[in-house]
Amino acid sequence: MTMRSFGLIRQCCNALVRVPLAREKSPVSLPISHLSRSLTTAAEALKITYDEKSEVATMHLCRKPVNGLSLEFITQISIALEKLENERSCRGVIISSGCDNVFCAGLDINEMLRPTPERLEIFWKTLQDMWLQLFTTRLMTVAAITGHCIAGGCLISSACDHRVMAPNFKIGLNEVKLGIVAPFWLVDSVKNLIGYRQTEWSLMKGHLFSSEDALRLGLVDKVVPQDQVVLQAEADMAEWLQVPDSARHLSKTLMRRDTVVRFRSGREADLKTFVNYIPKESIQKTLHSYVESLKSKK
Ligand SMILES: CCCCCCC/C=C/C(=O)SCCNC(=O)CCNC(=O)[C@H](O)C(C)(C)COP(=O)(O)OP(=O)(O)OC[C@H]1O[C@@H](n2cnc3c(N)ncnc32)[C@H](O)[C@@H]1OP(=O)(O)O
Repeated sequence: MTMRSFGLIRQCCNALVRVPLAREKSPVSLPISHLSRSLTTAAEALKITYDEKSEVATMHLCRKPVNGLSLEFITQISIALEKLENERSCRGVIISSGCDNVFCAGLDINEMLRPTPERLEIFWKTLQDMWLQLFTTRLMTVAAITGHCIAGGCLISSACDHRVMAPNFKIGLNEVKLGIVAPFWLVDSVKNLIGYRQTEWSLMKGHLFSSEDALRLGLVDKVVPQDQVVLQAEADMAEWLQVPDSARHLSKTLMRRDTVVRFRSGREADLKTFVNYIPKESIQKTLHSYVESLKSKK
């Protein structure tokens, strides 16, 4: 297999972090004191390899311990996606995880604890942009879900075109358990997969589906043993790439158009809701208790 690494990640090593507000807008700089905590350095958090023979890249999420989606990490993912989109030979991307038993535990909750208004706004805009990029990319996208896939993790997996999951893990939208509500565009992308009623009740309860239930409902497409997830994702990708790229992408665009139109017209209001809601004292208390409960379960 011919592998090539992309030299993508430089941003977070500098004293100032260049954070794009949106793909088409100029970046803004944040003071380093605003960086969130991480147990892996930015350079280690995202690894991209490219297999020239299959024309498929692998985006390996390695922000330990649980691939919490911090602003810097989301920015890295977004930059990587853009680079891959622009790499003409690249036809597909597999998103996998380097964290034991966790694909992605969702947003890094620290981003929402006592945030500055500036950072909170940039965080949400960057997340919106990253989701839109993934949801609409010309690349064929496959999520290799080797562990739990929760809330923001499900945002990544449900934006992909195909999902392979390991057994005995949890996947879904549990935001209500943190006293918050998933944004409409994330809800829509899950609803597109499992339908209205299953989305409604699971959203209201914060229910996480087992891998097996997720397969039955269509939230994932295959369940295979954990050590075969990536291999299966590669095999499925090869099968998908037998479909001509432009016809596949146009079909995806057609099917996802309503969700994208709704997103574009509602994204400003969604941003306002997020930045006004998160700093509320009652929400801060609930988020704080949730983080404490995660720590105390040990
Ligand atoms: C209008 C408002 C709109 C808001 C919309 C927001 C939309 C999206 C929201 C989200 O994504 S919120 C995040 C939701 N995620 C979760 O609830 C997952 C929480 N984590 C877990 O359930 C477990 O950690 C796990 C993923 C099942 C893994 O369990 P495991 O036993 O393997 O590890 P832990 O010991 O629990 O965790 C290790 C370490 O990591 C910390 N941590 C876990 N998840 C997060 C997280 N999402 N953000 C930040 N930190 C996280 C956990 O506290 C442990 O820390 P230490 O104790 O080691 O310091």
